[in-house]
Amino acid sequence: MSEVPTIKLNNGREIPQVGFGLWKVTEDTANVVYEAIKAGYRLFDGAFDYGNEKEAGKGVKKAIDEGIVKREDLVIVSKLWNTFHEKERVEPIVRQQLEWWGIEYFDVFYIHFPVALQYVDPKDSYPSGWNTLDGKVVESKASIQETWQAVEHLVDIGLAKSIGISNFQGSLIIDLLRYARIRPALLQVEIHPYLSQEELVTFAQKEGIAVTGYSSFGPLSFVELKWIKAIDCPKLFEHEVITKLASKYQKTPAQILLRWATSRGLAVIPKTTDPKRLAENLYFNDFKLTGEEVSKITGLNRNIRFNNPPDYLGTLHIFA
Ligand SMILES: NC(=O)C1=CN([C@@H]2O[C@H](COP(=O)(O)OP(=O)(O)OC[C@H]3O[C@@H](n4cnc5c(N)ncnc54)[C@H](OP(=O)(O)O)[C@@H]3O)[C@@H](O)[C@H]2O)C=CC1
Ligand SMILES: O=C1CO[C@H](CO)[C@@H](O)[C@@H]1O
Repeated sequence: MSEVPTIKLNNGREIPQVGFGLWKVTEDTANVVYEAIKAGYRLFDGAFDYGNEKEAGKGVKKAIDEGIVKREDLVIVSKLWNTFHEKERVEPIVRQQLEWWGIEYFDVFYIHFPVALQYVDPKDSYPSGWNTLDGKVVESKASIQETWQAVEHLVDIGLAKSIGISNFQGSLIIDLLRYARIRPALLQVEIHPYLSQEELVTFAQKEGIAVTGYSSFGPLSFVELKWIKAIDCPKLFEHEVITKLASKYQKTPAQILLRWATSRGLAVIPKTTDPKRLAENLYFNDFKLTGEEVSKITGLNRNIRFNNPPDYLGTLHIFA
């Protein structure tokens, strides 16, 4: 099996270029994480909103107790949910999330969305999700500057090694860079051939911000959740451009999609609860797509964003 490559962050730290995504892992999470570690995964992409941090932590503990890995071998990633953007909310919820995981620090901690929602006590409503109060989205007044400064403080007090932003677009990042005392190490956004994000990726990489692409397989997650209206585009796994390359390189369509992303210098965090797919989604960097093939896949771009909260909330036009 080939090695999993790493990406160097702007603070000198390194993270694996391929990790495991924890969204929608709802059953048997401890075992899923434990098996993923045994399969070779070292980076886990979690979030308050995924509702499974405590269970994921049990899987990590089991692997550490059995001597399979040490804490320092792992890169545990989590995110600040929208209801904790006010500065006084950040540290307490991070301490709570760390306790769920059973760890002392996060390797990476992101602001999950540039959207501040009214606080909801996690004891009353866990996980709070998007519909914070009686099914309604209620915004809070915390600015991104206020939240970023509170997230920077997590680095100062040792609760996060690296900090990042997720679902932020260009102008918001430009603004954040004006006041950031600690520059974001990572940007996590939706990226697949139907949303290739060329300008955003080029901009972030030029600014020394590493980019992680999520939902590498396109609409799959959102179709699965029935969260999107039918969009007239073929499934990426069945797209001719992808299937032809899969035959050429004797890889699966999933591996072609992931390799396209890593060829662009992106990190990826595919999710699977199918044990047979664990290795498939981790060990795929042992072949090279030509520059022409990368461009051909990039050329499938249609600017279709599947994870677009206004589509399923009917409000909050945050990405427009
Ligand atoms: N920052 C943010 O706002 C967001 C972050 N994320 C992060 O990114 C991660 C990945 O994104 P996600 O949207 O989950 O989607 P992915 O693109 O990883 O797709 C997951 C879907 O693909 C299926 N799948 C996985 N591997 C294969 C394979 N080799 N062949 C065929 N089907 C496969 C899975 O099914 P099965 O499990 O049955 O294999 C599941 O239906 C999330 O888990 C989360 O950590 C995601 C969305 C938003
Ligand atoms: O990361 C995530 C995947 O997308 C979902 C829909 O916006 C979010 O709720 C979730 O937190």
